[in-house]
Amino acid sequence: MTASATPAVHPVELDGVSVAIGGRPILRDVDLTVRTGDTVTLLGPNGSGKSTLVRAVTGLLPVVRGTVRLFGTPLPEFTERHRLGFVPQRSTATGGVPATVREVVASGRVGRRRLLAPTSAADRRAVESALEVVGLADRASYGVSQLSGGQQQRVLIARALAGEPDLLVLDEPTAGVDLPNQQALADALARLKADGATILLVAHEIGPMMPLIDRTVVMRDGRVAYDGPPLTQEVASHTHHDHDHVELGAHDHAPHVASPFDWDGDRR
Ligand SMILES: Nc1ncnc2c1ncn2[C@@H]1O[C@H](COP(=O)(O)OP(=O)(O)OP(=O)(O)O)[C@@H](O)[C@H]1O
Repeated sequence: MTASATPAVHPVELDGVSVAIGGRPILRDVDLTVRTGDTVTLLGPNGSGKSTLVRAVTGLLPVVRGTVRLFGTPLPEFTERHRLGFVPQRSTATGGVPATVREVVASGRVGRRRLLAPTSAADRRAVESALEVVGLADRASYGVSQLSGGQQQRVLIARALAGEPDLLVLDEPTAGVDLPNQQALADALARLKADGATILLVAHEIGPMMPLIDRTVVMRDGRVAYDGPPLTQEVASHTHHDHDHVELGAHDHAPHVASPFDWDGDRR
C-alpha cells in the first residue's frame, strides 16, 4: 500500500462558516477555499456579506459556527500574522491620520519585526520597494491627508505590501478610485502575484484587475451563490446558482434559489 498524499494546505479555508452581527445572521454556512497563488475576487450586491466574509477571514469578526483556517491553522490558533496583509475599506483607515506616507507604509512591517528591535535594512528595503510599486516614492514625506483618495488607497496597499504577505486581503480597493489609480493598483497586485502571493479581493469595479483574476466568488444573502471561472460584474449580475453548475440567463431552475441578482442597487 502506498502512503497517502499529504493533504494540501491552503491559505484560506472556510468550512460551514456562519457569522452573526448583533444576533442577526449575516453569513450562512459558507464554504470557501482559496488556493496558493490564486487571485480570487468576491462580487455581490450591497449587503450580501462580502466585507463580513473578509473580516471573518482576517479575524476581525468571530464566527458563530464553522471553522476558518489560514495556512491550515484554525484562526484562534493562528500566530503567523505577518503572513497576512489586509487593506480595509479606505474610509475606515486613513481619515485624519497625521502621519507621513512613509510612516504609514512602515507600520506594515510591525508584524515582521521583533518587539522593540530597531528598523533593519530589510525593513527599510521593503518599505522603499512598496512605495516604488505603488508609484508613491516621490511622495514618501507627504502627509497622508495631503494626498488624493486614490493615492491614499495606494498608501494602504503599500503598507500591506511592505509586510511581504503570503496572503493579501483587500476590501474594495477600487471604490471611488480613478482609472490611473486603478491601473497602478492592478500593476502592484500583478507584482505581488508574480512573487507567488495569494490574493482575496472584494470589488465592485474589477476594471484593469480583470487579467489577474483566476476565480470569482459571488455572494448573495450571506451565502456563496457562484464559485467558478472569472466573471465580470455585468455577467455576475445575471448569474444563478445551483451549487454544482452556473447558469447565465433569465431563468432560475434551482428550487432553493431566490430571485435573480438585483445588481442595480449595487452601483455607486
Ligand atoms: N457593524 C454592523 N452592525 C450591524 N450590521 C452590520 C454591521 N456590519 C455589517 N452589517 C450588516 O451585514 C450585512 C452584510 O454587510 P457587508 O458589509 O458584509 O456586505 P457587503 O456585501 O460587503 O456590502 P457592500 O458592498 O455594501 O460593502 C448588511 O446587511 C449590513 O447591514
